[in-house]
Amino acid sequence: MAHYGAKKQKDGREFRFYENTDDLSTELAEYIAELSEAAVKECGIFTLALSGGSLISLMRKLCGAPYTRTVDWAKWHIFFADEQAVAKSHPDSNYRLAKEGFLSKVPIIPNHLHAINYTVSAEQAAEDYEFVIRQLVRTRVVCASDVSDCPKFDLILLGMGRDGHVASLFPNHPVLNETEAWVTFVTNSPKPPPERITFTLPVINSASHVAVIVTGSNKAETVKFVISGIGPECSSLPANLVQPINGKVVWFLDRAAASKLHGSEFS
Ligand SMILES: O=C1O[C@H](COP(=O)(O)O)[C@@H](O)[C@H](O)[C@H]1O
Repeated sequence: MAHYGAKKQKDGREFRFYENTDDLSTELAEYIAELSEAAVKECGIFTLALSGGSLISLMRKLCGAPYTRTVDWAKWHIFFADEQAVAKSHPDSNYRLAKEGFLSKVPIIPNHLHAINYTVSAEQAAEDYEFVIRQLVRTRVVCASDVSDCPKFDLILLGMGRDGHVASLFPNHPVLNETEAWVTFVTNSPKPPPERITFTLPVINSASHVAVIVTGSNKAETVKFVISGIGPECSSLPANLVQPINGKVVWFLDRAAASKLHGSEFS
């Protein structure tokens, strides 16, 4: 184990601490590969939803040995937990980021790559993406949750913004209260670009596994709020609302992101 510590809270959240992003990347690759192997063994398919941002470069170790050879890539189905309403070639596109940093380096079957349609409005794109996922649940490519009316992805990978946002769910935004839709949209994101498409909290919290990957000292304060539960409006921070109903959540933190923790934050 490359981590220098791990803690579990009473609410089931597990936190793993890494000396640096290199160690974190190594363990993240192993974590994803293990979940993929277990899902393929159990169901013949591995469904993975990606976010954008720093996460993609932290997945780099998955593109090298031994995983290029040991992972059953043909069984993977890739989804996006959020996307910006921009062209696929735009620098802000999560698809572009994922394609350049990960998807172009591993042999995912092209029609297993379920991208969000960027050629329509954010509202239409959210509706279309939900339709795609509903079809895949109907055809049993994606499992259905047994505890909610939601899909059950094998793994959803999230980053966390400095403001505590995950996917494109921002603090105090009304979409945090969405209970019906699986995929929704925002047109006023506080972080550019303003128009985005995002999984809703019920979908995130219906996954079998969720990993939240956070690095860098600029997020240390927010990490402290999230873990301690103490701080301004911290219980309503989107990152704090990631609490899978029947799944497991693991936080991967490098030393810089964990630098404001003292240990007493863990209940
Ligand atoms: O806006 C977004 O930000 C989060 C966090 O990005 P990071 O670069 O600070 O790790 C990202 O997970 C999300 O997909 C993206 O839309």
